[in-house]
Amino acid sequence: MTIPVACAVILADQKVLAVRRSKDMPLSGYWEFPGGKVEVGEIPESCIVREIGEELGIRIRVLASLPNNTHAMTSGKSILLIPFLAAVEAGEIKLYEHDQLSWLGQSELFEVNWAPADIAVVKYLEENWDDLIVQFSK
Ligand SMILES: Nc1nc2c([nH]c(=O)n2[C@@H]2O[C@H](COP(=O)(O)OP(=O)(O)OP(=O)(O)O)[C@@H](O)[C@H]2O)c(=O)[nH]1
Repeated sequence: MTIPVACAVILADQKVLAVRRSKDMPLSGYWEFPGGKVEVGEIPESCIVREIGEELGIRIRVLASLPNNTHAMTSGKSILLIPFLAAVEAGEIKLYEHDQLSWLGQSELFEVNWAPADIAVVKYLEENWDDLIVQFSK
């Protein structure tokens, strides 16, 4: 079974937002891009706007879609991670589900312990930083 999960690489001041999964979440202690499962009948773009509203209390604007990454979990399930580059449109970030946040620049990307499915996305960001983060920050 493959579970589609949309996540947001939220950028501000040439940094990206990482959040840490809290004690009562599966994969607790791992860092991830905020987001969640795409519901039946929902498109990933709507899912990510909804999830970020629920998890961080902000409205985001989707800027671009990034390459998807399929990751096999030990349970036999696979996660299809669907990342979007996004900017904050309105509101102040508040953590409703996660217990920590960190804004990471290019050289800080690997300072946190990423959920395994996110590593390919983080590598893609690192390799394409100037084309993505610097360009979209202008
Ligand atoms: N949101 C998010 N989930 C990720 C990422 N990487 C990753 O492996 N996952 C996994 O994908 C699944 C998404 O679950 P979630 O708990 O965030 O989604 P949700 O809000 O829809 O959960 P729910 O089932 O409680 O409604 C989890 O198994 C989570 O560990 C990521 O970068 N962002």
